[in-house]
Amino acid sequence: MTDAPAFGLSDTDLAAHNTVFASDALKGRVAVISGGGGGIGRAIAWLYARLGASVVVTGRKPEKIDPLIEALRAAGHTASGETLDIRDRAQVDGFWARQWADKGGADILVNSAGGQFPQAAIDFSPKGWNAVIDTNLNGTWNMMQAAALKWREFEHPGSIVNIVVVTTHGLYGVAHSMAARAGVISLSQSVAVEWAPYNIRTNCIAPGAIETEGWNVYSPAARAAYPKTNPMMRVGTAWDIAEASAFLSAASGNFITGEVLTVDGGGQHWGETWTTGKPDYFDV
Ligand SMILES: CCCCC/C=C/C(=O)SCCNC(=O)CCNC(=O)[C@H](O)C(C)(C)COP(=O)(O)OP(=O)(O)OC[C@H]1O[C@@H](n2cnc3c(N)ncnc32)[C@H](O)[C@@H]1OP(=O)(O)O
Ligand SMILES: NC(=O)C1=CN([C@@H]2O[C@H](COP(=O)(O)OP(=O)(O)OC[C@H]3O[C@@H](n4cnc5c(N)ncnc54)[C@H](OP(=O)(O)O)[C@@H]3O)[C@@H](O)[C@H]2O)C=CC1
Repeated sequence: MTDAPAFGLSDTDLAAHNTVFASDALKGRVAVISGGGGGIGRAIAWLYARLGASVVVTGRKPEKIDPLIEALRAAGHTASGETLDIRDRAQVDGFWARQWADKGGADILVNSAGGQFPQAAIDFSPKGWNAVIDTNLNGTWNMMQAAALKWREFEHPGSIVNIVVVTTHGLYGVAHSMAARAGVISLSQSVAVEWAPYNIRTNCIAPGAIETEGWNVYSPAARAAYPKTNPMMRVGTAWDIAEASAFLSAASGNFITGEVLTVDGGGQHWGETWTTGKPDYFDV
């Protein structure tokens, strides 16, 4: 069991956390969760499995995925894992081909794979910029299009949830990621229309500060400021995002597409967030 992470909820927490959803809300559905070994993806995997879904967890590092699959199965859930780099289109296509040829297809895709490093934009190297754009924009698109092609081919309905970032106000120090996530939001809104005839829904969730192991890339000073990035004056949990995602993936979301559900404690209406620490210039 991947217990006691430095930040966020453990498998033990996620196996028992209260949920507002009925235990059969996702019964019989197959859900693919990219980045499912990370903090938010893992919470989504646990919640969806507990609601009756068969979950397929993907990510680059087997050491993050394997213990999760073991823990889910030990709790009586149906789960499998695959190593998959979302930036590699051939890998992505191969994964979706196998999923439909041998593993019963899929009903739901949640794209939780993503991330960035904090750095002043003026100092981005071409390689660093490309790594973040390739992961968050191209990688998400690879998964979206590959899933949709299968849903169209098999005339099967599908639902996509993309985990992005709040882009309606400043999140400074991660401009590369903001550019990529704004792209994903716009893309999701466009294909929500184009793919409606195929019965494919596409939505985004924009989390605020959610305590997960992904926070390791931020300095203690930056992390200490995160509770003050919203008027509720606290950070959220991966479970908050998992329940929002279940709302969009389950029948509760049947008439929702092209939406961005912001789960940030009101942070988008509040102020500014610096992932690199606030420069003295702005401290007036
Ligand atoms: C109020 C809200 C606050 C919170 C906001 C958001 C929070 C989160 O999103 S937390 C959870 C997200 N999780 C992560 O961000 C995970 C950590 N990040 C990454 O894994 C990477 O940043 C990645 C997403 C870009 C991964 O790509 P990958 O290609 O695997 O990355 P490399 O490590 O090989 O680096 C490639 C290239 O990128 C530049 N670079 C990477 N890290 C840094 C850094 N810390 N500082 C400066 N530049 C960096 C660099 O150019 C790397 O190339 P090399 O120099 O040759 O290594
Ligand atoms: N936590 C927060 O405060 C916030 C998070 N978000 C976003 O939510 C999403 C999930 O974040 P969170 O769970 O906190 O972060 P984590 O870092 O815990 O999880 C992200 C996961 O993405 C996977 N991943 C990264 N790159 C790739 C890739 N190329 N191919 C496949 N998988 C990849 C990683 O797995 P592996 O290393 O195995 O590849 C990792 O487990 C991210 O997009 C994040 O930026 C947005 C706003 C706030």
